[in-house]
Amino acid sequence: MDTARYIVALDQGTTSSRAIIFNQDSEIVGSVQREFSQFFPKSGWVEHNPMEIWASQSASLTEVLAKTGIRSDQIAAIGITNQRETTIVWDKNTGQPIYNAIVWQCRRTTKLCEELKEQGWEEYIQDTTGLILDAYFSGSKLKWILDNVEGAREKAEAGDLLFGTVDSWLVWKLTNGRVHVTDYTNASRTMMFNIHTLQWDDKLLDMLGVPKQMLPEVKACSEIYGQTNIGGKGGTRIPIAGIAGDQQAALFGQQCYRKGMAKNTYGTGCFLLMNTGEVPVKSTHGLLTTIAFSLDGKVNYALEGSVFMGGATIQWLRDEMGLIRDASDTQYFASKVDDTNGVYLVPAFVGLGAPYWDPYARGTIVGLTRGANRNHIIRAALESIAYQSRDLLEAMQADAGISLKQLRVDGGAVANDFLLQFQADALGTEVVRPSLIESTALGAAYLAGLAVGYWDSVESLAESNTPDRCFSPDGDEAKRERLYKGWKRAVDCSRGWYDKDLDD
Ligand SMILES: Nc1ncnc2c1ncn2[C@@H]1O[C@H](COP(=O)(O)OP(=O)(O)O)[C@@H](O)[C@H]1O
Ligand SMILES: O=P(O)(O)OC[C@H](O)CO
Repeated sequence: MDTARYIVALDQGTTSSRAIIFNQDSEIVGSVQREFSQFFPKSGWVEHNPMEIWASQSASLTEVLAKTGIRSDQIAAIGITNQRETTIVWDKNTGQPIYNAIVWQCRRTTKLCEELKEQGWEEYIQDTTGLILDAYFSGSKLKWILDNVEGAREKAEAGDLLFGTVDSWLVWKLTNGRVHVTDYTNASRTMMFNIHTLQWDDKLLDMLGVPKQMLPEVKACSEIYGQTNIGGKGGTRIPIAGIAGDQQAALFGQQCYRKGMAKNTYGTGCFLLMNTGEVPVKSTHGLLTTIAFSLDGKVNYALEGSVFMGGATIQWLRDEMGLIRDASDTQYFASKVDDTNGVYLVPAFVGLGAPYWDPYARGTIVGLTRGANRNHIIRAALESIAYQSRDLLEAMQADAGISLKQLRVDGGAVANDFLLQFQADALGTEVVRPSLIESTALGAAYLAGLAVGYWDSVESLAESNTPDRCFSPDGDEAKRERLYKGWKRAVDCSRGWYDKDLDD
């Protein structure tokens, strides 16, 4: 009988739920992915059904065990990583969500955030939470639910409702309603958490009208939070032993344990994170200060640049425009032309995140001439992902006062060689793709494995994820700067487009 033991990572992303099994050599031995529905009830609104999130996640877990033939008693621990900020409120008595999950991309609270800015909350929020006052984060989404779902506030005050980001929701479901927790990285994205004192911030809770009793207990990223019972009563109990937001988990999975190390993840959005060590660095260039991970009683911080539309731009080409059948087709079409023929696409579909933070920007295609064709637009979409990442890197280098020699990348879209070569050219920096691009899941697995002694220490994990390919820049600096200048002009065209008076 096979007595080998494994770690399972549950990676609950914006577009799919995955369950991935790792062995002690950090290799994937099985993986299952399930997509789930996206709801766009109004312009700029994005929702998920929390029950569908749970169903897709638990089904992927059951399926990966069945597919690999690995028994539940061979699983040493489960690590959870998740799309961050997405806000869920549920009734603790019935276990039913009272509203759909309001997704991180959702802009419904833009106007509320503008009002809070007018009331002078911006500085306090940045100093306390490390965040920009924006609809991206959970705080204003939670307030929206309490203000707009009938009876919600009364129930919350009576102690009947619980709030959680997706990690909390999954742990609560996995433990059958016994454990209501989150971790420091997810808490640091709520706009309600003081990243210096590591406590929920009473002043912000008061301002948002959030009863503290609905908030989860905040824990480190690597410890046993509870047990899940696979196979029902009398089944195997597996410890849930790691939690981190997906971007922080990717930083950990890319083994950026030391100050100054950075990675960029190309999934639905793009997220560039740099480990700044045990000291939080305040950004003056539109980046976020956030918790990178907490381990062995210590907290590491990161600077983060968040772009809302990365790979999702490619989904738009496929689903709304019908220009491609599969995301991977973009590499073929983009390579059929030498350049974009002067076309730029700014994917500000839900406004612009870092470093612009313009909720009123909207998607824009500029530079069209009679010769512009489908290939140019597809190429411009891929290039937009790289330009947005350059915007982030420039801000990061200015904030941290360093010049990055190499960028580690991961996420679904880095399968695209054209994108990574163009990224290297646009940055003038080496771009390194690891052999295992599921860094997010790997990070969650590491956190869980460290908590149960499956792996001894961070040092024992060092450099287990070796490079697959290194993309070197073409060295044509004049071209790089000319193209980037065009991008900046295109961004200017996209800004401030949405008519504020039409906002709800
Ligand atoms: N070959 C490819 N070229 C460009 N984009 C891709 C490619 N493959 C996948 N993508 C994009 O990557 C995203 C999926 O990456 P993933 O890391 O799974 O995202 P998430 O965790 O946000 O759900 C999708 O938005 C998809 O359009
Ligand atoms: O689902 P992803 O991988 O695009 O990540 C979403 C981020 O966590 C949002 O902040």
